[in-house]
Amino acid sequence: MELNQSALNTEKIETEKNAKDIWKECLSIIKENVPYITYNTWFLPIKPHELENNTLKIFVPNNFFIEWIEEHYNTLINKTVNQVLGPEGKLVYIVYEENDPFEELKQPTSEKKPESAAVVEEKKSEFESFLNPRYTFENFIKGEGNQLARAAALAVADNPGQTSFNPLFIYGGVGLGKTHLMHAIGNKILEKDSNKKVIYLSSDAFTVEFVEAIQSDRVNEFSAFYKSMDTLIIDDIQFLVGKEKTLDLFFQIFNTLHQSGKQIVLSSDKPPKELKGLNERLISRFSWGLTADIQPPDFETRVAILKNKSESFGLELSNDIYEYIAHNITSNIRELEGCLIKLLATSSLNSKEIDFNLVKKIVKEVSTNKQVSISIDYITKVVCDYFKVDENKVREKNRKKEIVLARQIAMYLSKVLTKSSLKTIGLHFGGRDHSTVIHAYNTMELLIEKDGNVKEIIESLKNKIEMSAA
Ligand SMILES: Nc1ncnc2c1ncn2[C@@H]1O[C@H](COP(=O)(O)OP(=O)(O)OP(=O)(O)O)[C@@H](O)[C@H]1O
Repeated sequence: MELNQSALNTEKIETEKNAKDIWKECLSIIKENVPYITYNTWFLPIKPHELENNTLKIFVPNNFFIEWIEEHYNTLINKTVNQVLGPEGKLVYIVYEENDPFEELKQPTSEKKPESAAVVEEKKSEFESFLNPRYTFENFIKGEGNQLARAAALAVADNPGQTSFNPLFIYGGVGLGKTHLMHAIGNKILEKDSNKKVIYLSSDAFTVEFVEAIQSDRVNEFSAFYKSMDTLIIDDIQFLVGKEKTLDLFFQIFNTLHQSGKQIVLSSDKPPKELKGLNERLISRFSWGLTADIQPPDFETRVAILKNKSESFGLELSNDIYEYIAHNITSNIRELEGCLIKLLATSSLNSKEIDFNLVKKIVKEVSTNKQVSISIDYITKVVCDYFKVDENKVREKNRKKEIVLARQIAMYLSKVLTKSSLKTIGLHFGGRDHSTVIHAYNTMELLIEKDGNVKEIIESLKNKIEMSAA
């Protein structure tokens, strides 16, 4: 008797397992054939129950589901079941309410049945968040330019919907990390609670789906789907400007989510007030929470980002190279990353060492600031740093030996490395006249010829300065 019972149990587990696999196969076919929202709304909530001969029994949340699916997707469902189970294949719907497959999840942990882990696992993997796991807080480098946005993003990720940063509105220029931060928020929320409904999408994707929903008369479904989110993350909201219908619906979704304490995260290339064409009620709502900007990273942050990205690519470069790239690519982190990828690709494709010439060539190709010119101020800074003298002193009438030397070298290099006239150079050094500049130039030429040490110093300063120009 006992043996028979255990055989029965094993058989039951087998049919459940089969049912799961079969339904998974069906879902992958259905997913290919229906719009994303339809799939999420009507098919994902279905749970497989068991497989009996060629009959697959599935749980649906209520009768309305059965009616709706049969009315709209009867042919697809039948075709799919026949494809997976053969021509004899059949589908039987069972309504949840009578036989809740998540029953065990509602019980205290100690009473959970062993299958519950599998159910949780399944639930977790079902919902598509469109989050890129590559973008996390751990690999987002903190810098002065992103300090506030990063701190707010972390607070939101730790406590979605429960801080005053709702909505969190992040704005800033191209390639400065807005998208990265938004994904990091979503990833962290899910890391803490995988059952949360978090969705990331661009405003373009939102518009396209909305238009599709209008065309297929599914606007209510579309709206209900987004209103059911725990965290809604929409990137590049500026592209909604001028799309009145989409904005109206977005406004409703925003209100519902906000009123029910759900988190909203938005990004744009400008602050809400500058989104011309957006109506006042939306602008004011966007400003309800926190508006945080991201500024271009400073030199040190650029170097840190380069090092971090290199590490993730398994690439190790010298500090000089990192600094050279960071000097020349200043306003866009995507370009910094692009430069490393290109270096890696070129060196591995051509089996070439990553040397300074290759770096220079690639920086030139990648950088949008192709014409980085060397300024007299920059030359002065490099020379003064080298001699450890105050920059202001070389501009004053100071006749101390080391100041005079630094001034003359800076004037000489300004003449050699820039197209500035003698008069302009003189003006940069406390309004000295052109004959002083000529004198400095001639003196240095003589010294370079006579003294190997001076020649070496000048060469190294020249290299350093040239490194700042691609
Ligand atoms: N602080 C940072 N630390 C590490 N990587 C960063 C940082 N900021 C940006 N990045 C990287 O730079 C690239 C571009 O960033 P992202 O796509 O987030 O920019 P964006 O501001 O959304 O740009 P766009 O306005 O063009 O959409 C990404 O690969 C991202 O990982």
